[in-house]
Amino acid sequence: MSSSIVPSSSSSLAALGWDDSFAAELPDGLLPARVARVDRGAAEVLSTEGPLRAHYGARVRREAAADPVALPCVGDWVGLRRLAEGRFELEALLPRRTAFVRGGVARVSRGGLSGDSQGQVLAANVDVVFVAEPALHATDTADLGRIERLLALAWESGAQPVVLLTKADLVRESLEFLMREVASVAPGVDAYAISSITGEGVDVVRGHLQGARTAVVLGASGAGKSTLVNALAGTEVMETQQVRAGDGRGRHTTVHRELIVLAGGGLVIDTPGIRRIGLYDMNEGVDMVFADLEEIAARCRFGDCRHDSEPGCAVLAAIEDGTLPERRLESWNKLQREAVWMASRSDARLRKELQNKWKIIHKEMRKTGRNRP
Ligand SMILES: Nc1nc2c(ncn2[C@@H]2O[C@H](COP(=O)(O)OP(=O)(O)OP(=O)(O)O)[C@@H](O)[C@H]2O)c(=O)[nH]1
Ligand SMILES: [Zn+2]
Repeated sequence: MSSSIVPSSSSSLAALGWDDSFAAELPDGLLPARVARVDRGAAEVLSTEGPLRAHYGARVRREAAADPVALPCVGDWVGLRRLAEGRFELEALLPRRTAFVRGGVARVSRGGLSGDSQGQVLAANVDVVFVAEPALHATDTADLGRIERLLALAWESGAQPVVLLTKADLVRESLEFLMREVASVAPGVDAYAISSITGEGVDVVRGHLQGARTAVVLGASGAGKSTLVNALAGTEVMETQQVRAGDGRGRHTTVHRELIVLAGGGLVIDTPGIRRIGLYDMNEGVDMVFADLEEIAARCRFGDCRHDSEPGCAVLAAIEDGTLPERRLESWNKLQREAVWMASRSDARLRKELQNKWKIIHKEMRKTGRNRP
């Protein structure tokens, strides 16, 4: 760790998730800080000196121009250089432990990020991914297919997934049945029924954040993500979400912090990008993310071209002439295989269990004529 850090500050850094292995990556003379929010060319960070605003240094700008994955994002640990007049420059981006990447199948390897260089990192250094799916929503019980898709995204990030069946207060007898179903699609993954309204299970969630772990909550709109984060945060944190960010010239702006430090320990990353992850399903996601490749593929001679060895394949031609990185086609193939596999799994299970499920839903709905989520 840099010698500029006074010992009494290390505890507050630890509360942000800082540890020895991050410290080992920090270049000498730089101040460690964690990115709470980014905007064009600068980051709001949390450090032992409180919230700061730091502009990207030349090296960070150069590397990000070559590969957008090298752009700082919320959750990143960075090294700051102190400039004159109390200003700070973001000089080093420390290797990421985990990363949520949009626009490619990027995996985290021991040496940091590897994989698709076209990606955009949505969140970094997430330890726990809470996959939130309501026990009961307006027209149906928990969507097991969605849980599977979100689990796939969680595993992809490198973080540890935990399934939360939210709004458990809305179901009674069928809870046990639902939890068995959830367990069947989430082998080896902890799964809990929780209610942010009654508080049931919220302590278990809190337990997963001990040791200043960083979490994201994935789930569809209305899954209860905000309510859960508020329950975890308590009232105090609503104030601390407002960062007083100074740019060193006496101008101050109040910004919404996307890295939330919870009063009871642990952190939650909540950004619009992370929220949207739960919205589209995997097939749509593949199309959206590979729009450029689809455009090229539209020029293939055969409509059902597999871009393997077909004559007149525009995709292979684009790889040949260097306009399309080969890695991008590999990622595309991989994601399509995953999507097909998941769809087939969901369909098979759905056919088998739909009948049983609807029996239970109807029974439940007759019984509970109360508030719908
Ligand atoms: N009964 C019950 N309702 C809940 C619970 N948690 C959340 N809700 C309700 O569900 C609705 C949606 O909750 P939110 O927390 O806003 O959901 P969200 O996932 O943040 O939704 P987006 O902001 O659209 O992504 C709200 O009306 C909540 O009051 C719960 O544990 N039990
Ligand atoms: Zn082709």
